[in-house]
Amino acid sequence: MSGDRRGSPPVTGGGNGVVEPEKKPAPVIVPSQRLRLHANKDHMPESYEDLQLDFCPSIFSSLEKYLPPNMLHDSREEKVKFMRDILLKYLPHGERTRAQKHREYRQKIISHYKPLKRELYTMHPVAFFVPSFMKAINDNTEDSLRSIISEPSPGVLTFEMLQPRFCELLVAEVENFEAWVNDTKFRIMRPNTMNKYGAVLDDFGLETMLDKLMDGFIRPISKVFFPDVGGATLDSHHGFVVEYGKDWDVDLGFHVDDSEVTLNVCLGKQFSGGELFFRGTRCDKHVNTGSQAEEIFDFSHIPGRAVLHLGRHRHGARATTSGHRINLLLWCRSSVFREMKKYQKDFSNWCGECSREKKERQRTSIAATKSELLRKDGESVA
Ligand SMILES: O=C(O)CCC(=O)C(=O)O
Ligand SMILES: [Fe+2]
Repeated sequence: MSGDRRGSPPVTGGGNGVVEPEKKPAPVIVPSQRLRLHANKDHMPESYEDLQLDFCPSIFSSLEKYLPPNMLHDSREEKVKFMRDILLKYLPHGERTRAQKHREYRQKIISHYKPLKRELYTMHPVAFFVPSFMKAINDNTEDSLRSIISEPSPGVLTFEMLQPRFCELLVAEVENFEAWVNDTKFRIMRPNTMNKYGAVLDDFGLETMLDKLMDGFIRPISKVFFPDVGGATLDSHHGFVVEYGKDWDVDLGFHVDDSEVTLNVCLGKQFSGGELFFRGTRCDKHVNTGSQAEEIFDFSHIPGRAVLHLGRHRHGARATTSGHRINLLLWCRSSVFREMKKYQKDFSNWCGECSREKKERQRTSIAATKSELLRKDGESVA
């Protein structure tokens, strides 16, 4: 089992401000400007969505209301610099270094790599998605979503999503990126430790587009179908493609994703094999327990068709026996859910094994009560 964090965006917020002790005492810098204790309620924050930032853009919009009044109308760059310095203080030292290194890595790629299909880098819903998907999202009701989604096994949702043209463009972009990597001998980070091939889309400029995909299209579905695992509060993502075939990775072992909700869409090309196999949803404690017959399910990929499942839904991919399979993955995360999870022990509303244990406890307790009543009955008759 592996729950990869590699390539994930830095942990945002929630830190206690404790920094590892340094050898020499650092000079005490008294900031000349401080955040306000109360929000500037009338201030309309700017959008930071189009900037390459190392924290989620919505955090900057939220924090902006707390800026010192004389900074509220400064340039976005000034405000980002001020807020970023504050946010960085809340990251543990190791995490801060990692985040900084990753930012430099991305910057290096973005300043040298020339995109091939520029239309992919901004969200164009009508060009990207099939009409049935667009309609269900625009209607924005539970019924409209249910009308396009099927659930062949509990917790595995599938629906038609991507236009064939979008799939072709994304495959072409990924191939162009990989050709650049080969030509320049640039050492890239793979999507996670399970893959030798594939590429992180967020690392070469597609982060903003994928954020919009999560915010506008995946969160509304997850809110309805996965409310117990932070489906309504997805706020960061890890977006990548995986590649399978004779000359790429062949299969993918049994694992859980480092996500609350995973979107997996096949982009093509021609292939056989590569089915996803599912084995039930489990919390950390029960991740290695056995599966029940009703949890066993295989899904065959079809280009353009999405699969949406919990990151904790145990799964793997069978060997792609011929051809070349490329899939788009979006691991969507909820910082709120992750924080709340720390204070919980019982996950019976989504972990198959917690749920089985709870039912077993209830059954034992009912049986004990019954036998106690029977015993009392027997005593009173005697
Ligand atoms: O190959 C697939 O379709 C599954 C990929 C996957 O599960 C992952 O990358 O987390
Ligand atoms: Fe996975």
